[in-house]
Amino acid sequence: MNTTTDHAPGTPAGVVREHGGPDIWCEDLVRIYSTEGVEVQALQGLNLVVDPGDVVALVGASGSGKSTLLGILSGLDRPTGGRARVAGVDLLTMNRAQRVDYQRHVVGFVWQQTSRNLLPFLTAAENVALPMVISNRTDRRTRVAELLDLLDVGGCADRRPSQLSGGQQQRVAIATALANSPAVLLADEPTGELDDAASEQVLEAMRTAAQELGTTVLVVTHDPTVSDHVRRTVQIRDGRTSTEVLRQRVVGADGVERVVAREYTVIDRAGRIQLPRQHVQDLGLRDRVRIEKETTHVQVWPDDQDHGLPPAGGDDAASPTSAPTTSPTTAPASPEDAR
Ligand SMILES: Nc1ncnc2c1ncn2[C@@H]1O[C@H](COP(=O)(O)OP(=O)(O)OP(=O)(O)O)[C@@H](O)[C@H]1O
Repeated sequence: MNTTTDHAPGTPAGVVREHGGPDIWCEDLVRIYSTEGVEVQALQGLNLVVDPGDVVALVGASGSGKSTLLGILSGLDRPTGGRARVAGVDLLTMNRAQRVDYQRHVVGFVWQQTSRNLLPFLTAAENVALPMVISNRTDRRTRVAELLDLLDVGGCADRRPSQLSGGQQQRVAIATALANSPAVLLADEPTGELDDAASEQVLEAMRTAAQELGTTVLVVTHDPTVSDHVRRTVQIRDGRTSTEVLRQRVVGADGVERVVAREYTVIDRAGRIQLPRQHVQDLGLRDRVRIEKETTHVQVWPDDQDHGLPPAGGDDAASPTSAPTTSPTTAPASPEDAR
């Protein structure tokens, strides 16, 4: 077992990890809701891996399963099938006492509704201190001040939530969620009730938490500006992770630093990928496609059987009127390569 302490000098103590793997690890996660005899499969074999200290945005259409996933990762809900670990903790085998401990120490949570995150009759400082009172932490006073300063709400310590703006409330809520040094911070639409400027500050506060404390952040959001604040955006479609955008800062030959974003399609353990809906529509792909393996990538071709074309593989295999669908070069040549 590895133990790593991730924190920058002069900042509040970071998280302590006693595991060597990713902070979030989900494999073939399934969640089926049954209400009045009707089954809804909210998660349909979802796979997700997030490394320690990463900041990841989870996006997707309404009903795609984002909140269901956060509910499971926060320990509020149990999956129907599959496997999930957070900071080394197996979410499927936790007993009641372990679940309480998990919610207190391993994960922190921020909800969309500002009023749901903080107790209205306590000041900002008292709200941040409360989780530490419950867990008998002795360095409360210093840690409250450090966290509020880190999230740029140090001047609000003695104010109650009703005396704070929405953005300030959410930053105090982040400080409260971080009080017991959780390895992972989960947030469900934390900027949903905020204007652009306040949203910007809240997303930046989460990035600061990751940078300065080593906290891993997973944030569900519809906020279009989120891409400026996260390295990785994961899209959920129909209860599965479908695509990802990774951003990297690179310095060009002209010496200017730029952010380069690249979109990837997620491949699961069985080698399945979901083609982008737009490609499927544009090229009229349906029922079946033909896959050809090249040295470094695979190609996906429309089914040409109905068009009187020569058999697959020949030089003339492509229909002159149909553009070839080339799968992203990130798709490995075989499922084996994906493992
Ligand atoms: N408690 C529940 N009982 C029955 N069905 C549910 C329950 N919670 C969620 N669902 C269903 O599961 C699916 C996924 O819902 P979920 O709330 O996870 O989606 P979401 O991506 O978070 O959506 P939104 O962006 O609108 O919040 C939806 O079809 C939803 O109706």
